[in-house]
Amino acid sequence: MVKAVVLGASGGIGQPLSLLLKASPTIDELSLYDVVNTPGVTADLSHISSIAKITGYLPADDGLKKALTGADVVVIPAGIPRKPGMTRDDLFKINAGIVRDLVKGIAEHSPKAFILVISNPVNSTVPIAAEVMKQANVFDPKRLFGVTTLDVVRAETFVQDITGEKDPAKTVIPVIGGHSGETIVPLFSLAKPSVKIPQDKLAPLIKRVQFGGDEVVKAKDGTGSATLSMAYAGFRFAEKLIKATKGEKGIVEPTYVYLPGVEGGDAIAKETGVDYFSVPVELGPSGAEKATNILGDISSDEKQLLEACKNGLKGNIEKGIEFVHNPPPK
Ligand SMILES: NC(=O)c1ccc[n+]([C@@H]2O[C@H](COP(=O)([O-])OP(=O)(O)OC[C@H]3O[C@@H](n4cnc5c(N)ncnc54)[C@H](O)[C@@H]3O)[C@@H](O)[C@H]2O)c1
Ligand SMILES: O=C(O)C[C@H](O)C(=O)O
Repeated sequence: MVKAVVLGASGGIGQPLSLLLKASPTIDELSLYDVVNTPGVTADLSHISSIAKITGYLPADDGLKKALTGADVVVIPAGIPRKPGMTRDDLFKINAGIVRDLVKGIAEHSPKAFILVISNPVNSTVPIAAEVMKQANVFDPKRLFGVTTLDVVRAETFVQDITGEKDPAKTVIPVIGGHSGETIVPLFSLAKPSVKIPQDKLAPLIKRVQFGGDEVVKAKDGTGSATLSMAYAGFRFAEKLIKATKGEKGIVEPTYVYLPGVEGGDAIAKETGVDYFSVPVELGPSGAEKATNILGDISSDEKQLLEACKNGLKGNIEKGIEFVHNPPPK
């Protein structure tokens, strides 16, 4: 039996993500939570003739507790999205507190659940989640994931313009680092099967993956950021994790984890100088079972990208940790 929970289920990501989860045969029970509109979203999805039994809650009457009790997987897309001209870090002021409070609920009501953080800025919200779980003495680094799958999905899609490959998802491209601008490091040199990218097309391609989010924010013109592609990406990661926890072997996905708590992660943390980093992680019954160190295999150009990434990430991580220990006055 697998119970999945979506926190922020009525939003732009939350609704299509909940739809995909409701339709997935890997899920037996789905619980939706949001501060608004969950009754309507739940009633609508409840008419779909799939396996998952669905419930939905608002904050009243212990809604968060009811949604989380018995959860195996909790996905968090709660929080505000960007508008043109904003960075993901500009969302910190509001989203940091939202993620902190929701994770406090997880620590209390479903401390063993796998936690998948989508809310931005992911580079900081994942350290926030970790610190909250640590304070409650229930932190298991193998069970906490920053969802960076959209960067992988974009790399697969955008490279197709160059390779002409019919099915973009057949090309596996590791994307490492964090989830914002220059902290996103796509490694086209390690694509499998290998891809031939003309030198003049490589830099624009990398930039497009790093700033793909801006493209959508601009096109949506003040009404939000990526929601549908994110729901696809979030579902893809959640479903792979669920399959791995059910015993399927060989599932490896890039995800932003607390490296010192994952096998193989210490060496990567030493090499990068940061404790939180997205790398291809082998998923299994206990969650993040092994971090793969591919840093030794990357090209010299990619090493330069990595330097910019590390510098950006450090500040984002520290900001998240600091927020939990010294919260700003209300
Ligand atoms: N990780 C990624 O790759 C990625 C991709 C796209 C968007 N995002 C981020 O995901 C977040 C959500 O984006 P969106 O477009 O769905 O926004 P949205 O505004 O459409 O939806 C957010 C939802 O969160 C709900 N919410 C707010 N506070 C809450 C709380 N305390 N408890 C429960 N629910 C709460 C809102 O009511 C709303 O329904 C943003 O922070 C965005 O930047 C991340
Ligand atoms: O760009 C954003 O703000 C949303 C998301 O992080 C994305 O990459 O699309």
